[in-house]
Amino acid sequence: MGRELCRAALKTEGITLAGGTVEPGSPEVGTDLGELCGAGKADVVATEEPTDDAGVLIEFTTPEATVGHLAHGLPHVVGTTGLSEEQLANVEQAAESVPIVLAPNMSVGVNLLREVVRDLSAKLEGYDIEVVETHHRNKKDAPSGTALFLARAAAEGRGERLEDVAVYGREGLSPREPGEIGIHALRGGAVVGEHRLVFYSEGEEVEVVHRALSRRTFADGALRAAKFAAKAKPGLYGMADVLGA
Ligand SMILES: NC(=O)C1=CN([C@@H]2O[C@H](COP(=O)(O)OP(=O)(O)OC[C@H]3O[C@@H](n4cnc5c(N)ncnc54)[C@H](OP(=O)(O)O)[C@@H]3O)[C@@H](O)[C@H]2O)C=CC1
Ligand SMILES: O=C(O)C1=N[C@H](C(=O)O)C[C@H](O)C1
Repeated sequence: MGRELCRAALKTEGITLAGGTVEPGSPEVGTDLGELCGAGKADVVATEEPTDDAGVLIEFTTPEATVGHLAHGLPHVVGTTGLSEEQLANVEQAAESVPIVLAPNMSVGVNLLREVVRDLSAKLEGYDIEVVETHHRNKKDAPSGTALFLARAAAEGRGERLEDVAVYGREGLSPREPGEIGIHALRGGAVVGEHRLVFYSEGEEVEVVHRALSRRTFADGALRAAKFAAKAKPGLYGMADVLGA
């Protein structure tokens, strides 16, 4: 995502690329970011820590790096997924003094789908809900942040907490309980990101699907969120705030 974001930032009006990080100790420290992302020389180099000269820090790294970068006190767009409860609490605390947009999926479509899912879940009373996500073989966290985001919307539609109804994967000899929300992760090849929610009754099956066709869609969403964060008051925001949805 770092490379995708660099390419998008270098081409987007109203955005200036101020810096970019690589993992500490990486051989890419000091490399020109434009050359690193295949866009030609940009005269900005990769560093181990974010520059404090930036107006906004956009984060697609690891949960540990994300929490570490909060110390810079910059307006922050966090796309990193797989954060623990404790790491999320760190983000919430930082948002008391700076604006932070936290979104497991920066695409317009997924964020609009959230409302559709909540509504369907409320109206398709008693239907069995299953969430299936598919990603490329290099994705580290499972299930995806987006699967959890959409599953949480489905639980909310029924007045439930996801923690109380989620079943991750299935194995063994227990039949499906009423009200469960099943969550399943597939990993393979170069799939950018697919999220499927299926609502089953005995007589019908209703499916909603989002397919990201390019990682550029996440980068464009993150830049839109950065423009929002640059002007926002301290607080924790989501993509719905950015999109005005
Ligand atoms: N919200 C959204 O829309 C999206 C979210 N994501 C999420 O973004 C995250 C990153 O995804 P992806 O780019 O595919 O993952 P990668 O593993 O390919 O990239 C992670 C990047 O973080 C850098 N990094 C790791 N540790 C540090 C550190 N301590 N300091 C600075 N930089 C560090 C790595 O640097 P190096 O290059 O040196 O290894 C690498 O460039 C994941 O959590 C993913 O789920 C992904 C797509 C969309
Ligand atoms: O790691 C990825 O690739 C993606 N991660 C995000 C997630 O965990 O939901 C968003 C997107 O699906 C791509």
